[in-house]
Amino acid sequence: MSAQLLDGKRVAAEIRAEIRTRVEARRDAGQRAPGLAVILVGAEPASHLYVRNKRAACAEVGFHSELIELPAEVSQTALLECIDRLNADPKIDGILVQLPLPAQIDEAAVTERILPTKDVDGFHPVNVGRLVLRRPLLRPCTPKGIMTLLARTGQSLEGLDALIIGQSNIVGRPMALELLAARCTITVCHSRTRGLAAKVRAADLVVAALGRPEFIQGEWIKPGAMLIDVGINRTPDGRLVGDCDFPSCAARAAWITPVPGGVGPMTIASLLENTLSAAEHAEQ
Ligand SMILES: NC(=O)C1=CN([C@@H]2O[C@H](COP(=O)(O)OP(=O)(O)OC[C@H]3O[C@@H](n4cnc5c(N)ncnc54)[C@H](OP(=O)(O)O)[C@@H]3O)[C@@H](O)[C@H]2O)C=CC1
Ligand SMILES: Nc1nc(=O)c2c([nH]1)NC[C@@H]1CN(c3ccc(C(=O)N[C@@H](CCC(=O)O)C(=O)O)cc3)C=[N+]21
Repeated sequence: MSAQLLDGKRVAAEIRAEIRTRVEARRDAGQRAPGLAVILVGAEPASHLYVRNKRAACAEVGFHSELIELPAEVSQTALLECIDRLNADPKIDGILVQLPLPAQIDEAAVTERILPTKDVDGFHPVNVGRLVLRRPLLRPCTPKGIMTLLARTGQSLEGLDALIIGQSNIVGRPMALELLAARCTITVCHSRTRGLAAKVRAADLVVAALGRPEFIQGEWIKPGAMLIDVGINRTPDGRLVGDCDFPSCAARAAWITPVPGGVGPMTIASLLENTLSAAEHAEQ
């Protein structure tokens, strides 16, 4: 392996320590702890795991946290009422509804019901629009965490040819906006893209967020490129792998994120940052 590891686990721990210090300073100044509410609909095991990680992170930094578990058959009306209650609750600064949601629920309606100032996922149209206009309020957590990690390399991103694989609302699209704001030249690929390998070969920075286990091959990577692997895939034998074939990619890239221990912990660190910033905003 010649690549340097972008250690999300370590950087996320540093961010949590900084947040903890700020929460303690708030407490010493007589201010309440920031509060995060997570709504979990149904009982998908993967969702439970992420939610457990989020709650552990909240406890570590001294946040108030609430988990609202609703049955898979919950009606949209009941879910919206739950959001209304949290919108009005002064102990709660951030609301996160774990995605995906069951088929009877309209995801857009749920996202739009959360107050933009409590939308710590950054998915509300107001927050998306503000990101487009480069006046962000709350930025989507996964791309924000990736930007924090990239900043730690000390390398300038200006002028790089950046390739984003995936165009989802939660990862690919906001990632493209972040990298555009950083003055990369961006290309966004998806399932209908032709000649993906050739596009990867030309890129200085690749963000893989397609959700296909070990899909990106080392021979596609431009020597010296930066490689960010967002994918979280469970193999039939129970291993956790990303969207990149790690050994062959690490042999060519200059920087690479591991899975686990790369982007995932940074997503949660950004969620905590957003919740703290929502709390600070609430007091102004
Ligand atoms: N580490 C973290 O913090 C997080 C990790 N994830 C992980 O990241 C991955 C992506 O998540 P998410 O964005 O929600 O996924 P989605 O399934 O919503 O989006 C996948 C995107 O990849 C595109 N795609 C699928 N197959 C190919 C292909 N063969 N070639 C090119 N593009 C393709 C799709 O194209 P099209 O639009 O045409 O369908 C789509 O745009 C998953 O593994 C997920 O578990 C997600 C969120 C956070
Ligand atoms: N409203 C909403 N917001 C989200 O941010 C959101 C969501 N819904 N739905 C699901 C995806 C996925 N996601 C992850 C967060 C942390 C890890 C994480 O911490 N991963 C660890 C490993 C965890 C493990 O062992 O499985 C790591 O990569 O090291 C992974 C994935 C947030 N998502």
